[in-house]
Amino acid sequence: MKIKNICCIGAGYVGGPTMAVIAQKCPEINVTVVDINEKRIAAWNDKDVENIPIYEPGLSKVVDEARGRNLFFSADVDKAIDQAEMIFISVNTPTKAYGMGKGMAADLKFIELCARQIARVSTSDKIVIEKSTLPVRTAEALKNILENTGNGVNYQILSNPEFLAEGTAVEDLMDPDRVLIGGDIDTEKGKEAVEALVNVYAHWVPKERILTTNVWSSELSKLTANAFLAQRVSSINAMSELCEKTGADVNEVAKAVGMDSRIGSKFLKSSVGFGGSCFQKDILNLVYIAKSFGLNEVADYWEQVIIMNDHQKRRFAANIVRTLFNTVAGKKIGFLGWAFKKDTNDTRESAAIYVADYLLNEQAEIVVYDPKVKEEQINADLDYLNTRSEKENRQRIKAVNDPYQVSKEAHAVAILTEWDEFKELDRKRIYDEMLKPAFLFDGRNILHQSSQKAIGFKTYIIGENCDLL
Ligand SMILES: NC(=O)c1ccc[n+]([C@@H]2O[C@H](COP(=O)([O-])OP(=O)(O)OC[C@H]3O[C@@H](n4cnc5c(N)ncnc54)[C@H](O)[C@@H]3O)[C@@H](O)[C@H]2O)c1
Ligand SMILES: O=c1ccn([C@@H]2O[C@H](COP(=O)(O)OP(=O)(O)O[C@H]3O[C@H](CO)[C@@H](O)[C@H](O)[C@H]3O)[C@@H](O)[C@H]2O)c(=O)[nH]1
Repeated sequence: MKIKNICCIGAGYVGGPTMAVIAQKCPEINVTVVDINEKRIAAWNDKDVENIPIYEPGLSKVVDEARGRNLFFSADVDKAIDQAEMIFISVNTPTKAYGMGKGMAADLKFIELCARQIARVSTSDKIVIEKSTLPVRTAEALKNILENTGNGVNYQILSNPEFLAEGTAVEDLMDPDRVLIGGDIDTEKGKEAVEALVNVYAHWVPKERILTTNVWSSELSKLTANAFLAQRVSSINAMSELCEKTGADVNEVAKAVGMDSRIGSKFLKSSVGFGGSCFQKDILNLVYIAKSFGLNEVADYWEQVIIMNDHQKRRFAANIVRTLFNTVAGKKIGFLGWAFKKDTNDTRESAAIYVADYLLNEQAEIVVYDPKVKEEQINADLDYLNTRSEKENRQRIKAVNDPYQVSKEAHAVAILTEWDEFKELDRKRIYDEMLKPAFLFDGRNILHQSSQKAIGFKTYIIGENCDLL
């Protein structure tokens, strides 16, 4: 089957970059990305390609090449669905904030709305692809909705989870470790649909890296991959606390452990805690699924990854308070970084939000510099927690455009995101502008204890033994 028109529902961090790369690599296919958020669509269509709503290294170049040629962004969802032979569903699947499964299960209301819209609008056969991360067996529910419309349209449902990481999305999409496609490989129609999607990716991904499985394996593999990755971060973070007590250095431990080829060196960087829209949400979802099958030990095992992560964020914040003579009330604390990792403007579940919330409870005054995050977003992140009034949040936290403003008369500076530019800052200048003793808290392990000491800082680096503890 030759695909001529692709529609993607959801123009977010996944839908936007993924479709831009498909369009760039498959010039003969028209790719239309649709969203109900008209403001987001307008930003994707902004004349100045640097204003697209998502910051990812290399993305504006890809969009610039394909946009208007075979890549389109539109708010006319019905039209794009009707015209496409292949529809990706790439909408958000946040943790449920109400009702049964509140705080754990994935909220599938956006997915269901998409399925109902596809069922209502379609007049020709469609391949419907789960691009969003979904609980195992969601395809069954989609099938039920789509196949009960009685309008004679045939649907094939595939699972094609996305493994890109933010900050390296374009790189990951261009050169993925693997592309996973789950489909109904026991039927002719199912095989045809899988083949059609394989052919799209085969434009640039070597065939041996395109893995086909049954739908349930594909759905569950995505949750499993994220659980394993997050588990590594929690594992090294657990060791970071032990390192601080014993004189071991977490970087050295990570290196020594990672050189074992069975363990591998990636994802062993100790930090103030993992953030991002996926890890916590997907593990909670996994825990919920395990519990719903009565697998309590399995659920408890994975939940520990989240418990450890919450502990890591909290202990970083508590350590700041303890070190600053047990009070930060009225004290200026400078934050370098707010995004959940470098090279992205995404702040969802960023550790910085929780550290700030803790310090604001202690009545600190926080000043933030992040090269890609605006004050508006910082305010929205804190307001969302609902810990205090919006007015109080506005009074106590400010964003600045110059990293050196963060240190001006600050009692402490904390590094919350590992932006490369933070490594290049003039530390002597920062030190000179701070109140003394000048405390520096490195939550990303990017500094070296000895060189900070030489300047005069009192430094805490996560996972390193230091005189502040
Ligand atoms: N962000 C990542 O790095 C990443 C990576 C892999 C997988 N995922 C998964 O991909 C999915 C999407 O994540 P995201 O980060 O792109 O989310 P996002 O919030 O950035 O984007 C989702 C978009 O879907 C739109 N939307 C919701 N319902 C809609 C509807 N009925 N019709 C049209 N548009 C609708 C929203 O307006 C929003 O713009 C999630 O399931 C996530 O877990 C995310
Ligand atoms: O050694 C490490 C690696 C990561 N992190 C932190 O972990 C979080 C997540 O980082 P990363 O996984 O690089 O970014 P995401 O964009 O959240 O990507 C994850 O989540 C996506 C959404 O499901 C998946 O597609 C990706 O494969 C998976 O890596 C960030 O806060 C990082 O700072 C660490 O603290 N130490």
